[in-house]
Amino acid sequence: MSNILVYALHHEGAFNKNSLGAVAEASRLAGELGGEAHAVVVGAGIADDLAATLGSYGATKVYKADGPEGLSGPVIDVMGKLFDGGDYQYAVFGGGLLGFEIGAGLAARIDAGVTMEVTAVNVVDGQLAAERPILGDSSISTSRYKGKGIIIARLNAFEVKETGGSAASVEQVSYEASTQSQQANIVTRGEQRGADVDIEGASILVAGGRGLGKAEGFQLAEDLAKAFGGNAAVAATRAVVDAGWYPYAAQIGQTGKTVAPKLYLAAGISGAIQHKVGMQSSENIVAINKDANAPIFEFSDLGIVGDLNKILPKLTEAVKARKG
Ligand SMILES: Cc1cc2nc3c(=O)[nH]c(=O)nc-3n(C[C@H](O)[C@H](O)[C@H](O)COP(=O)(O)OP(=O)(O)OC[C@H]3O[C@@H](n4cnc5c(N)ncnc54)[C@H](O)[C@@H]3O)c2cc1C
Repeated sequence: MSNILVYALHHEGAFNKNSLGAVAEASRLAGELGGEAHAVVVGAGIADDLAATLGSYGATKVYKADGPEGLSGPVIDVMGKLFDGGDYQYAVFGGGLLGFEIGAGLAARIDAGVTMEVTAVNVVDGQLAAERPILGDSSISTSRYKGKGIIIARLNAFEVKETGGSAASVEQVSYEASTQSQQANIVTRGEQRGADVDIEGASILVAGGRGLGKAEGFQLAEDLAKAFGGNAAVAATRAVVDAGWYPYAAQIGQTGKTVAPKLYLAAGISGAIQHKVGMQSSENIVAINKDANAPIFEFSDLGIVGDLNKILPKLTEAVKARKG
């Protein structure tokens, strides 16, 4: 019962980074519990070689099941069946919407406790204890489980760590699709603008908020990032991604990504606590805001009070001139 089951999302020959973090964390925790981490992969025609690479992140066994990729129902069916076998007490997910859906569905299926938005997990008295920030990240709540426990991380909360483990053994698993899991189909998979940009790896981020006024306003941020060159990228607040001005992949904050670039330039961002938690570790924070009382100035290294529509183009020109 000290083994942990972990879900790994896969798309076009690669595992999702968030899932690799979950596999590494499950492996660390299972090791402390005296067990092993076993991964579950559901998709169409997944190669055994690819599944076995999860061994590098600490999974000793990978259960492979055929099914539509990206839907929660089939994964719940597979993981539910594995739990019924009695070898598992815990399941770990890397976060993201699919992780939340599967984790919640699986909790209902196997009658387990569930904790979402987890940022750290510890082994206490031979049991897992999951920590989750609450009250706008000002406090931590710790969950322990009377029986089975499902732990769903905050997006990218678990570090992707290669353990140097050997290839995992791969086992094909069959399952009976439940009625509810046959209700949904993936019709198309959308690509988001900027989804391929490595926000977490960027050394300069030009972040835009509602102060950019509209989706087209992001052109100002993109122009500046382009002028910086290198691996500079554009990031965004939740307010603007919710408004459809920029892709979710670029969202920084409590429900988005956590970043720590050399320079974080915040344009038209008020500095809400939920945004701050995702970028406060940046080496240098520069904020442009027309409101001198905006909270972002309280944690900026340099604050510029003024209209970003005038300042950003000038800054872009200055960076271009400096770079020659
Ligand atoms: C549970 C929960 C989770 C959340 N998670 C996140 C998260 O992950 N990330 C996140 O970002 N938010 C998150 N939020 C939302 C957060 O509380 C704020 O609403 C959001 O960050 C505000 O975004 P903003 O700064 O773009 O907009 P606003 O707060 O509206 O700020 C816009 C700023 O632009 C300035 N401005 C306007 N025009 C100009 C101009 N011409 N020139 C210069 N400045 C100008 C204004 O003075 C203002 O300060 C979350 C909220 C909740 C409740």
